[in-house]
Amino acid sequence: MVTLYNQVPSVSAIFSLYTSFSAITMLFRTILNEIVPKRIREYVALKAMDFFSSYFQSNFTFVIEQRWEFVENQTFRAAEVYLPTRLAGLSTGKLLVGSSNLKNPAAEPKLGIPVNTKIIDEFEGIHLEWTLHSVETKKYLPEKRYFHLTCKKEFREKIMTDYFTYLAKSAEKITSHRENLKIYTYNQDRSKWESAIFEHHTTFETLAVEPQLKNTLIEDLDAFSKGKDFFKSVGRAWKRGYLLYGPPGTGKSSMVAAIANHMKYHIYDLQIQSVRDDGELREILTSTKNRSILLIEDIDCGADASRRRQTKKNEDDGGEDGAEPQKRKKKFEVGISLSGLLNFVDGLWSSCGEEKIIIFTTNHKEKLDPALLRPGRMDVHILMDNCTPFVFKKLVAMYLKTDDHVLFDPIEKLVLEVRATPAEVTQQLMASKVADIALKGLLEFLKTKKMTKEEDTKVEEDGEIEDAETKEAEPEEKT
Ligand SMILES: Nc1ncnc2c1ncn2[C@@H]1O[C@H](COP(=O)(O)OP(=O)(O)OP(=O)(O)O)[C@@H](O)[C@H]1O
Ligand SMILES: [Mg+2]
Repeated sequence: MVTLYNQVPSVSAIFSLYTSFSAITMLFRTILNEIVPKRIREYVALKAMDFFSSYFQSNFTFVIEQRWEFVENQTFRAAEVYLPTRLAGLSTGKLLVGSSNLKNPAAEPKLGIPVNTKIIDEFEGIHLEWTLHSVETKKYLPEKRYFHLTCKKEFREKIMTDYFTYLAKSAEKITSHRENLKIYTYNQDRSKWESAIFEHHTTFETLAVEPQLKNTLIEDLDAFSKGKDFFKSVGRAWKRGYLLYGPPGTGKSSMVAAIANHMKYHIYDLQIQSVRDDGELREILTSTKNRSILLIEDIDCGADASRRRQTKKNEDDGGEDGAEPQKRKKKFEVGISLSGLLNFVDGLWSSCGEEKIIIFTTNHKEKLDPALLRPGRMDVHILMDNCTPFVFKKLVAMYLKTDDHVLFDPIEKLVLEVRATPAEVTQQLMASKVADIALKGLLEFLKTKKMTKEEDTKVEEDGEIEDAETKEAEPEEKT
């Protein structure tokens, strides 16, 4: 038989055990401090801390400071722009509101990011928490601000690659939407683009075009703006080229304004005829910003210039006119070459920058060099044509706020017969706000146009008959 006694240690025994343990620990620490250098001890301590904190914590925190390598940290800037759009996800019930617009105090105030307040965001199902921190620095120095972005540890890579790209992109979009749209023209003397605020109010709503054309174009533009990955995957530069062609006054320039307003892109309006040479063209084009439209109006005139240049070059090379070498050089330097232009449209240096739209307009597509029209060069060719019945009705609805009138039928017939342009129609509709007066005026205008056309045709026909008669008579005179 075994008897068990529950022995409780005495207080003095516990105390002596503690004393010996403390003595051993101190001895061990002293030996460790003697043997292991301070730096290595600190390193091991840090690693151990890291290991334990990452072992027990499931979250990962990115620290985004305001400055990076002595300049403003663009990721911080992007967060500052983007996060106010996520303030609905605030975990507390406060918002920072303010305005610094001295010129227009009535302008809508902006939302700011409150310090030490969690802002919740979600990216592809991943929960994210942002917090802005601020620490006071030395006197006279601005406070130090930084963001903490916390996510579950397993999403660290995804956030690093995809979310930060998304953040930068979103901020860029927000900024460009907030900014006034600008139109740039190139100042050759100062060799730089100069901007003015672009306030053309034409949108796809106010542009009278056939619905099918409008919808297809909007779809195309939207697909383009979302198409970064697609363009990359097929190995193409993220660019889109449009050729707008048609008679004067059919809305080509208005269409460019509608595209700019839809995309919120700035416009770079280039007078190609005045560009001195290919080198200058290259310089001009590489200095345009992303998310912009490069507009070259009346490209047929540019093509003429380039043909003239080519002719001059041939003359100079062949020495037909016997020009002196210096003069020859000067002539050679005038204008850009067709190959320079084509290089820009789809050559290697066209691929610098991204999300750029190129628009050419012309009244004479047939005059363009076939090389410019080759498939793939300009992605979309759009005919802006004379008024159709739909376009006429749309213009009347916009200008006179009416969708029915007894004069609609005769006007529609005449519009088609005389091939009136939308510009001609709008000019007449602007004459009065009263539908009866404006439409009568338009009808009269169309009738006059018809008569003038008939007279012109008659004169032309008479001229042709006369020419034919003269030709018939000429051989008789000679013989
Ligand atoms: N499709 C349209 N919808 C609404 N307005 C139009 C349309 N087409 C022309 N207009 C009106 O006619 C004016 C002239 O049009 P716009 O300058 O766009 O023509 P264009 O085709 O560029 O002419 P050009 O070939 O001479 O440059 C515009 O300011 C606008 O008021
Ligand atoms: Mg125009």
